[in-house]
Amino acid sequence: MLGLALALALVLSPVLYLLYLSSLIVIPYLKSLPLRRKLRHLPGPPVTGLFLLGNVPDLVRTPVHQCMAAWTEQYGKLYKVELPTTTAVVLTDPEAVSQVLKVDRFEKLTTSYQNMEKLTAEQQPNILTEPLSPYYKVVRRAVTPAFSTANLKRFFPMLQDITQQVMAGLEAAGPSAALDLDRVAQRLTIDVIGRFAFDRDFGATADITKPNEALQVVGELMTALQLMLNPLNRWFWWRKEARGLWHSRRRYDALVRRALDDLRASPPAEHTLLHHLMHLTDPNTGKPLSARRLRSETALFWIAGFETTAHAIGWTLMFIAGNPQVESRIAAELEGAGLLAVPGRAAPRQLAWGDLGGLKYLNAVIHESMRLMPPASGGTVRAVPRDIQLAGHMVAKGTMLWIPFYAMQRSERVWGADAAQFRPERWLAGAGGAGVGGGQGPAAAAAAAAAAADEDDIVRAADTQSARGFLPFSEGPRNCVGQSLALLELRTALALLCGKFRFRLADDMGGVEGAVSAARQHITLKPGERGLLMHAIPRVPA
Ligand code: HEM
Repeated sequence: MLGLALALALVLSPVLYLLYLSSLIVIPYLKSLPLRRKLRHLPGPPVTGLFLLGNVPDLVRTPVHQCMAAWTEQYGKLYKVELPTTTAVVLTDPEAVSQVLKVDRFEKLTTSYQNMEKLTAEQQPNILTEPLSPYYKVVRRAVTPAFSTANLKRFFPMLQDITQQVMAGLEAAGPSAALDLDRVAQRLTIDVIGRFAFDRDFGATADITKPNEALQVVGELMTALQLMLNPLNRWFWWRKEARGLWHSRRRYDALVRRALDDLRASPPAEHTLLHHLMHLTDPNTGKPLSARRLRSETALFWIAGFETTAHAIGWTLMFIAGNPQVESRIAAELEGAGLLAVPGRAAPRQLAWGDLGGLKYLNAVIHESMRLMPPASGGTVRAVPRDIQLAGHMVAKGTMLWIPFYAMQRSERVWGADAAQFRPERWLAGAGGAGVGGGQGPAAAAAAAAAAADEDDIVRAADTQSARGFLPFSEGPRNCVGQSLALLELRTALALLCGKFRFRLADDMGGVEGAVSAARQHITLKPGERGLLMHAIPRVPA
């Protein structure tokens, strides 16, 4: 009898499991039919394969970001993409996007962020994934001072020290070594998060050739997060990839716990993010954040600030390395400010906070790089709160609204015929960018830089540009809370690195085109398998 029951269970359980899996697709598909009917009038790519999969096969065949960019050119400001569970409406009209993002009514579609929650140790909502609740607002308000100019100024010397360690590593490697500069930048951003969030040294930049635990664990987690997007890896739990997911989550969980346990012994310094998180009052309990919530928020910040910023540094170095005229103009600007290593002055003067705003051309280069290769390339996803007219079309309540930053920031409709070209001049007043760099004496340049010191003109410029469709940090109440830190890292690292080295892409990278076409949207827009191989050539040989 028992044998018969076991045999029946063995036969039935795979069948039941398969039925369960099909219900995960079929039931949401059936539920979505009324909405699909309401959006039928919109243009969009045809579904050519199995109707249940919608346009997913196209998005798998071509890298997602490239596919969306091509559709945006073909179908215009607003079009639909069929997904297995719903019809997504893609919006790339800058004015309409700005209107949507600036108001609270278009909430983040939290279902799209669930994978992010699952990997942040405690499987709890966090500042990125939580809707606009009282809890969210308290956390956002509490961490905002950590990203203020005053706090970043306090952090600036630590950031310079971390960058100096990276530079020592590059110098030790020598000009003949082809190094993955994206990976090197990841070491920098891991150590920045260590210092900024916990006031701890994770040691990733101490020796850029040695394995580093934090780098490895957080990197693995990002890969796991990407694998999790493929439902087969979640549903078929016996697959190697699925097991890898849980393994890397456990390792990440242990890392976060250890970092927080250390802090119990010696409380975090006032400049740290953790200091701000530990002193807030959770509106749900009237008490400080529970240990679970604290782990969840910490884990999220670590993920949010690491790869994004590292890729932004990596892509910018790639554009500089691949465009000699851009490199010379940056060198001229740095020389004018006394920040370039030249024969007879192998160690340029120390970079000051006041220099950062004055390096207009370098800042334009960073802007242009983030336009063409935005780390958050997939953009953001919102829920339409009521039937509404958007970019000339009626969009029904409950629709998933997808705003893909890569596609919008490369659209010829928005940026003109040269949209695909790397042209930093487009960010400078008077298209030629006259007045930048060469010709100015170091003292005059330093004075100009000092004048710009407290005015974060780049953040402001990014704000005003959003109307034209430049949104690397998103916009409105759910924009990137860490953008001021990210921009500080970019400007500091690039000013110091370019002051000391010339960068050249390794011969077999296929130039800028080769590196760009190998990019993949894996949560963030990351380089292909081989990374961004470059030579760092000291301006003044040792
Ligand atoms: C170049 C680097 C960065 C880029 C391009 C970037 C981009 C973004 C974008 C586009 C969003 C909005 C996401 C959405 O709507 O789904 C976002 C949110 C966020 N980012 Fe960043 N980010 C960067 C660096 C950082 C850093 C350094 C931190 C902190 C250490 C950070 C922390 C966050 C957090 C906590 C959120 C959620 C904010 C909220 O919903 O209130 N980011 N980021």
